[in-house]
Amino acid sequence: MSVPVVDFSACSLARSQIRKAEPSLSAELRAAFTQVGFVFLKNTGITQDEVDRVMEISQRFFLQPEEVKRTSSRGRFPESVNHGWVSLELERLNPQRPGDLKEAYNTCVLNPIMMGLGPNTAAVLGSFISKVVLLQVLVLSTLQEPSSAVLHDLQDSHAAFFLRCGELSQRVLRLMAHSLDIDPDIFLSAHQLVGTSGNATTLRALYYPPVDARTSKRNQLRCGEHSDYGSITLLFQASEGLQVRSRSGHYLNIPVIPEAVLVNVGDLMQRWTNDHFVSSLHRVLLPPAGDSSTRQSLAFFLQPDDEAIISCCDGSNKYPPIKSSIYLKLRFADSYGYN
Ligand SMILES: O=C(O)CCC(=O)C(=O)O
Ligand SMILES: [Fe+2]
Repeated sequence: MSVPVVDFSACSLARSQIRKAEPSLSAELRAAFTQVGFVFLKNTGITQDEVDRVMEISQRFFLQPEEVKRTSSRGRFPESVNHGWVSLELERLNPQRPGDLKEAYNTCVLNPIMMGLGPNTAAVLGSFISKVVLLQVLVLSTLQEPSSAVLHDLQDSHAAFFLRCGELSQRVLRLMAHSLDIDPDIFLSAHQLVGTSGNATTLRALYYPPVDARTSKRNQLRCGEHSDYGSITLLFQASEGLQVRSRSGHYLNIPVIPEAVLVNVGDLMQRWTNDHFVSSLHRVLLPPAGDSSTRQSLAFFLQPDDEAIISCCDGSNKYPPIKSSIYLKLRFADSYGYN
């Protein structure tokens, strides 16, 4: 078993007009999401150049001294407690293991104007993409004043990339609904506030520093076994290291395919689809002893609006309805060790 590679050209962001239904693409997504939970999409319209630029500025941020990064720690931004820098070993995505050997920078809320836009924010979000200059001003005014030029550049590039990922995920969500032969807007209509304080969608830059095997803790990993919490995740990797658990229980090494976006199903989406789409466990192991390489990735965690009630889309009652924000809080409590 491997992660399927699917050509997304028919719905690429390079096309402003797309057909409502793309039966073969829907069928391929359905097969991937029901069997593996992961798919590589190529020709999405998000270019390698775009990804490389965000990786590069993120790396500049992570290579700063710890005391500089600490000024923009997660929890210090009143608009979203999840926004900001996450230090080494703070999170443990597998609560049975020691803290993950990774750092992260989360971007959650984009700007105050969008917050006031109401129910059509998702549509407006797309129209913002060309307005990067406006966005730069807004990002700076919303969040804490950046303490350095690096943080300023990071926030700008994250905001622009967040919008691109938001647009791509809308197209994927519509196809996912189509593939299940249900109301094509069922998922989309629960994602209208992406980029605002009413929605926890997060773009996260991840940095895995060199590992000294002699000082790492027993059973410690770069990123412990977990499944993602929300609707879908878009993942961009700079190098290999990710493993995904297959149905048979074996971990598959995931390659890096330039220009391709790795998309996976999150736990809320599995619940929403009554286990039709599967949210698979994945992890990042430590590098082999003596290998001092670093690793970087960018993950866009798409989350339903905070107030959205997620109930099985086939009308069954296998899982009781749950509010998206409550579900997310429970999961954060696990990975930050509040339980
Ligand atoms: O770094 C990676 O490739 C995976 C990270 C991940 O799975 C996560 O943060 O949820
Ligand atoms: Fe993950």
